[in-house]
Amino acid sequence: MPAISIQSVSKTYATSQGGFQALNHVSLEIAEGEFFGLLGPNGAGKTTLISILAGLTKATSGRITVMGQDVQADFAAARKQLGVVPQELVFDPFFNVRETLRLQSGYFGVKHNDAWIDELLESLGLADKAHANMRQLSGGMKRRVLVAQALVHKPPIIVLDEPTAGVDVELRQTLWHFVSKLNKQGHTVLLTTHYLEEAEALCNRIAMLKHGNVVALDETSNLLKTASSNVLQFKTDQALPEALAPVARVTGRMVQLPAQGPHDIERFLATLREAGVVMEDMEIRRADLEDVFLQVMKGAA
Ligand SMILES: Nc1ncnc2c1ncn2[C@@H]1O[C@H](COP(=O)(O)OP(=O)(O)OP(=O)(O)O)[C@@H](O)[C@H]1O
Repeated sequence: MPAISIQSVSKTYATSQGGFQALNHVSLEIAEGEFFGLLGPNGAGKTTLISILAGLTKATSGRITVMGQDVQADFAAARKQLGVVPQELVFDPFFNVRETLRLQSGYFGVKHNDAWIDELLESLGLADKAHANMRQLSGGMKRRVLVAQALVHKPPIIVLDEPTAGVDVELRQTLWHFVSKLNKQGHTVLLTTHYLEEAEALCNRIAMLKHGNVVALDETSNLLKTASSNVLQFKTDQALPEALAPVARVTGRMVQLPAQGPHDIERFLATLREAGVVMEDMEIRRADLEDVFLQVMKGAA
C-alpha cells in the first residue's frame, strides 16, 4: 500500500472570470519511507495539492488516500496519518510552547506523550523556550514550534510546505537533521521547496509541477542524468554573440551555458573567443537539479 496515492486530482477555483484550473489530473504514488520532493514555480499548484491532501480544500475531481484512508470520506482517520507543517505561521498567542504542543496532542486524542514532546523540543532546539509565550518568540522559533506541533502525534507521513522559506542556516540544518532522522526511522516525507539544492540533497524522488500538470516524475538521480551533463559558467560585462544568446541563462553579469558534452563546451569557447568576449571566473561545473528544473520548465508547455 502506498503511503500517499493521488489519483487524477483536478482542482478548479471559482473566480470572477468563471474558474481557474490550478490542478489538471495529477496522479502520483509515494511509497512508505520515501523522501519525496514536489517542485514547481510559483503558482504551479503545490500548496493546492497539499491543501487537498490535508483535507483543507476539496478536489474538484479525483481522489487522494493516505495509508489507504480517503482524505475526504475518512477525514479524521486520514488526518491522523499526516503531520502537516504549513507555510503560514498561525498560533494562539495566549499559550506557551509546551501548552501549545499539549493542546495539539489533545486535538489528535494523544495523551501521556510528554517524553515525545521533550524529544521534539530538544531536537528542534526549543528546550529552553518551553515556557516562553508564543507571542514572545521570533519568527524562526515560531517555525520550529510549527514543526513540533505537526509531529506531536508521531504521524507516519510528514508534509512540509516550504518549511525553510526565509529561515536561517542554523534552523535549516536543525530541521533537516531531525527530519532525515525521522525518515530513516521509516516516516514518509513529502516536501515542497524552492531551494533546489535542498531537494537534490534530501529527496530520493521528485515530481515537478507546472500550471497544475506533472511535467517530470522520477528518481532524483535519473533526473540529474537527463540534464545537460555540464554547464560552462563565467562572468562578463559584454553582450553574448547571437549564436549563444538563445541557449544562455544570464543573471546580471553571470552567464551559464548548458552543454551536452565536451564538443558543446569547445564550440561555446570558440564562439566566445571569436566574438572577443572577455570571461572572468570561468568554470565548467556538473549540471545540478536547478539546471534540470530550468530545462524541464522551459520545455514543458
Ligand atoms: N482560493 C483561490 N482562488 C482562486 N485561485 C487560487 C486560489 N488559491 C490558489 N489559487 C491559484 O491557483 C494557482 C496555484 O496556487 P498554489 O498556491 O497551489 O501554487 P504553489 O505552487 O503553491 O505556488 P507558490 O510556490 O507560490 O507557493 C495559482 O495561480 C493561484 O493564484
